Amino acid sequence: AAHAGSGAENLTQLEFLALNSEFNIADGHARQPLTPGQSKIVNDLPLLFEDGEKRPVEQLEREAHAAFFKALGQHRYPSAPGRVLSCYSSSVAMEILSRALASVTDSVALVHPTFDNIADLLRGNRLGLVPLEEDPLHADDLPAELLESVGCVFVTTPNNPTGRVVSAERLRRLAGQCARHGVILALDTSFRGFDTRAQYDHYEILDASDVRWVVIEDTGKLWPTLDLKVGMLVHSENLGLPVEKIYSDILLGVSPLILGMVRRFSEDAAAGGLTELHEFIAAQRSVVRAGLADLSTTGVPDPDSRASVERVLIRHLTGTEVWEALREHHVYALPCRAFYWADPARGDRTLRLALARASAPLAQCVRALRHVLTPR
Ligand SMILES: N=C(N)NC[C@@H](O)CC(=O)C(=O)O
Repeated sequence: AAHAGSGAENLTQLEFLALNSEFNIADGHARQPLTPGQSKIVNDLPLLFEDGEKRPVEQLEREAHAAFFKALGQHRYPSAPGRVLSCYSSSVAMEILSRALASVTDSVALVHPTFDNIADLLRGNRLGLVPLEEDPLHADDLPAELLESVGCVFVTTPNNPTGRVVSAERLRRLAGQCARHGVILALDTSFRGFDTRAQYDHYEILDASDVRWVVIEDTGKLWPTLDLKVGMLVHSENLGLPVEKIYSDILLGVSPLILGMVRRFSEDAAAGGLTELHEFIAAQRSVVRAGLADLSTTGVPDPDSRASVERVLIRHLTGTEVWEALREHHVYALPCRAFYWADPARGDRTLRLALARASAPLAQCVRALRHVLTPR
């Protein structure tokens, strides 16, 4: 079990326990206050609803995709019909991909660590997993024998919870290597909105190689829209997997109202909102780091991360012990055992804090964490 104390079997069940607490810094969903520009969009929801009633959904979908990819620098995304499948969430997109992969292969190389539901969705489709450690992944070409043994390489970039980003040059080489070995390259880019280093045009690079590729995009982590979001399954023309058939087994399409919201939030992001968000997250990150800096019992495992989550290294207690102690203060962070889906013990000494939260509750959580970490 991911976490003996609560009976939770995975990270999401731990996040569920936090959902109704004033001090929920467990899940990576966006729960920060709306900016003035975003509040205006929320005030316009009746108009967006009317738009959704009147206009063809394919127009709203095309506009939402165009605005989203433009805001994130993905100018060469495939805009032809059927190439970007809009889903209720990125996990729905992940389930579709997993089912499709299971029809052509029995094993996937998956970045390690990463959010455990990715591993669980792949395993739930009877796929065997080979852990792909971050250092070798980011350093150089992968071993040929690894690529000969799997049907897909799956990389979360920026990674969750470490924030590590695959660079343009590294993506170019990885796509070329996967193409040469006939291996599908899949990326989960759900956190890309937070890190400009993940906003080079991935689609330009993927299309320049003849690799078979899939990218899973997500609007759900970026904007505080009460989990009204779109996950996208984007795929290469030559993918050769039944993703559209499986998509149709699961859904007909997403709400035109949400597509209109995604367009408006994307336009706001492109008009300065994304820079504002980066500054906000950086400020929240510095509150966490400054609040713990003088404690010799803590450390910063991911100094270079810009994702909306921050890992804290704890030297004298396990993440589980800290999680339980914080719970006494009604504060819910996320112990990192289950991110290490192939070797949970490696997650024993870290705890993940969500940064996309209002400032006052986050500062209160840091105070509670200090209290728990300061030996009496
Ligand atoms: N389908 C699932 N399990 N959703 C939870 C996921 O969105 C949370 C997450 O990714 C994070 O907290 O980093």
